[in-house]
Amino acid sequence: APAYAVTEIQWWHAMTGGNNDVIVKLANEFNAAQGDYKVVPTYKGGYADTMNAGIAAFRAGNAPHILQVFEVGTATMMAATGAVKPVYKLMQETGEPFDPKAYLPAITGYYSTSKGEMLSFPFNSSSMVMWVNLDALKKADIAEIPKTWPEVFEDAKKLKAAGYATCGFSTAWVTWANLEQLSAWHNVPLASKANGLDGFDTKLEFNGPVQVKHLQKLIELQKDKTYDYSGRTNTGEGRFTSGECPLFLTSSGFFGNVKSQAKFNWTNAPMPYYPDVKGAPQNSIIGGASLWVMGGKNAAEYKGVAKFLAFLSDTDRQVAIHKASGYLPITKAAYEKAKADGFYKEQPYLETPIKELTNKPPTENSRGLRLGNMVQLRDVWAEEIEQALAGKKTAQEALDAAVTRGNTMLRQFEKTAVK
Ligand SMILES: O=P(O)(O)OC[C@H](O)CO
Repeated sequence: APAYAVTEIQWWHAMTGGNNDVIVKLANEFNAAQGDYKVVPTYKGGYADTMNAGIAAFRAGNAPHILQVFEVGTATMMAATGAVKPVYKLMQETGEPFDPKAYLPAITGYYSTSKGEMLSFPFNSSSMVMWVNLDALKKADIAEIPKTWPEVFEDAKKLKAAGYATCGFSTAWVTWANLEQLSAWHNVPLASKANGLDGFDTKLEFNGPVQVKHLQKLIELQKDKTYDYSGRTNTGEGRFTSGECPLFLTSSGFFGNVKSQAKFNWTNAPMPYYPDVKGAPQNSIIGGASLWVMGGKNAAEYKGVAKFLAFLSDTDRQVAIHKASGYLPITKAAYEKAKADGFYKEQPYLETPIKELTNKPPTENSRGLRLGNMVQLRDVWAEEIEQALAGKKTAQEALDAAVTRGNTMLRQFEKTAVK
């Protein structure tokens, strides 16, 4: 028997399908490469469930070491002082190799303090793209992939007529697509104070003309299923791979499932935009998740966690994760390597999210977002959108209500947040 015990590192995550395979493979590789630490990944449900499970476990004194939290949980985790161990501190204390400048700033900016201290480790960053069923376009006699929203609406009608009767186009993550990304992509604010990045005293502002016009259009097209609603999270994504919805906006990280499940020719393209909005398209914002290291663990455990994060940052490993999952390379070196290998010439769809993110230098409206209680906010916004799509409210009424209700929740967060 070994003279020492293996230190277990619990890693709670929200990945299914192809992305779950990536997680399991990473843990296996790390465990095989050394004998002191064992990373044990556990699936804890969708992003919101995983985050809630992690926070509840911390309160009960049995938090995992590593918790995967989606980007919109960032403000909540930041405010949870004590519950988390900031990554920059972990790396300092354990002395593991760590160069914050090695990572792509568009990604780390999201997970860092204003002083540039990295709080969580960017693991699976994505952006939203439009997945396209090329066989369906052919069947409907559509020569080019639509670039603008008016083109999408028109093509979706043709697709419907060509047999895609229950869904011309759709999106996963209803608020991510139709409020958060839409606003950044059109350079209009989601909320004041750079969408909350410059302070928790932010007010929601997404009931402006661009967002209202877009929702009004969805309400109209929902009536005959030229557009058909696909839910608040990513559970509706299978409607693309099954062939039901030929145009489908969701994460670039959907790639692993598209690749293994879609039985038709496919690609992806940038999110559509409204050509009459000045400056559009601007740039997209990131999605996906980062790894938070939880508080209250011992030195040996933290050493293992730090070694694992260093392991994940390795250039070749980053390139491999990117190629397998469609999530972004998180280091500059990995992105350069993928480019130099000629990888994007073969698989241009994996560069779409990077091109969107870097389409133009970000503005106050497109750097990202950081809103307290965001998980609950998304539910309230989605509830209002669902009412509008059901014909119970106009687009303006629904978005006004989403803003008013959301602002009350933001004030609540400001009062209770530790700092
Ligand atoms: O599907 P993901 O992992 O890219 O995440 C999408 C959204 O950003 C979740 O908030």
